[in-house]
Amino acid sequence: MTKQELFENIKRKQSFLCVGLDTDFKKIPEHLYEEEDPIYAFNKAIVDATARYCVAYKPNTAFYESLGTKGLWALEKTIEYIRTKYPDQFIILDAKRGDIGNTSEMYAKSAFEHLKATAITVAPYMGEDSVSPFLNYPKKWVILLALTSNKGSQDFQLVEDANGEKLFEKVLKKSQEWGTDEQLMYVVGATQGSMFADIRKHAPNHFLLVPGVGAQGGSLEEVVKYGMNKECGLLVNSSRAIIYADSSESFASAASIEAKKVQTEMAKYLQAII
Ligand SMILES: O=C(O)c1cc(=O)[nH]c(=O)n1[C@@H]1O[C@H](COP(=O)(O)O)[C@@H](O)[C@H]1O
Repeated sequence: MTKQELFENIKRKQSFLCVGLDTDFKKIPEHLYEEEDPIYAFNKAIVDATARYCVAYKPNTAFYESLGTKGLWALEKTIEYIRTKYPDQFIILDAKRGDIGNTSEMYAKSAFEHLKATAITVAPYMGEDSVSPFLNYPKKWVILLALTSNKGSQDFQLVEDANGEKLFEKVLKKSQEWGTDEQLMYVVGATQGSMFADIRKHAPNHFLLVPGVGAQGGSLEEVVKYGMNKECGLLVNSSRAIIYADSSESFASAASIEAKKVQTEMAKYLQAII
């Protein structure tokens, strides 16, 4: 998907919501255990209930890998279902990959050729040759970790060098030598508040993937205030607060209500730019 296509979808749906498919077998409603593939059945119902309110889905691979081959099969089927039934959705494989070049090539092949995701999250720590294999796919995206939502983001990402430059700022600057804003996005946690203004100093035009609203308590209003640009430039993810809104047989309609709530707030913010 191109950046322009993504922005068109955001305008048409009045939403920049990404629904996180962090599907935990222990948290899905018990009645689904009777299904042949409970994880897939859960995801399918969540996707059907939320697709009209979001522009992206983000399955986090950890939840699927933890179940072995059954989980991986559910992940493949989920991505295939979204691709065929909702082809306008931007599908982010949240795998946080990155390794020496020939290994990254295999990770890229798995994400883009086999699973056919639109984007993958990548850790920048191993540098250019660990990231560039993911950038060889037209219309596919690399989402580099810049300033994450967790407490540990202070351990390395906020550390300053002798000139007062923080590590996440170096990541933003250096990585722009590797790819354009048509193929690179950055992860910035919603919990980082006014730090979005610093991010925008270094990456004014890039899309940002913003996890951390909902269960982690980040503020959508602050993210928009400091992070939105003229093409929106934001994909805001919420996982648990939407997909586990209810654990009864009405789980899907509860997820739909939660997604709609976030979308309604987003539509209000989008008025400023469209
Ligand atoms: O890369 C990510 O998506 C990510 C980066 C980050 O800084 N913080 C973060 O929470 N995430 C992911 O975003 C999702 C957040 O889920 P909820 O807290 O349930 O909305 C999880 O899949 C996390 O792995």
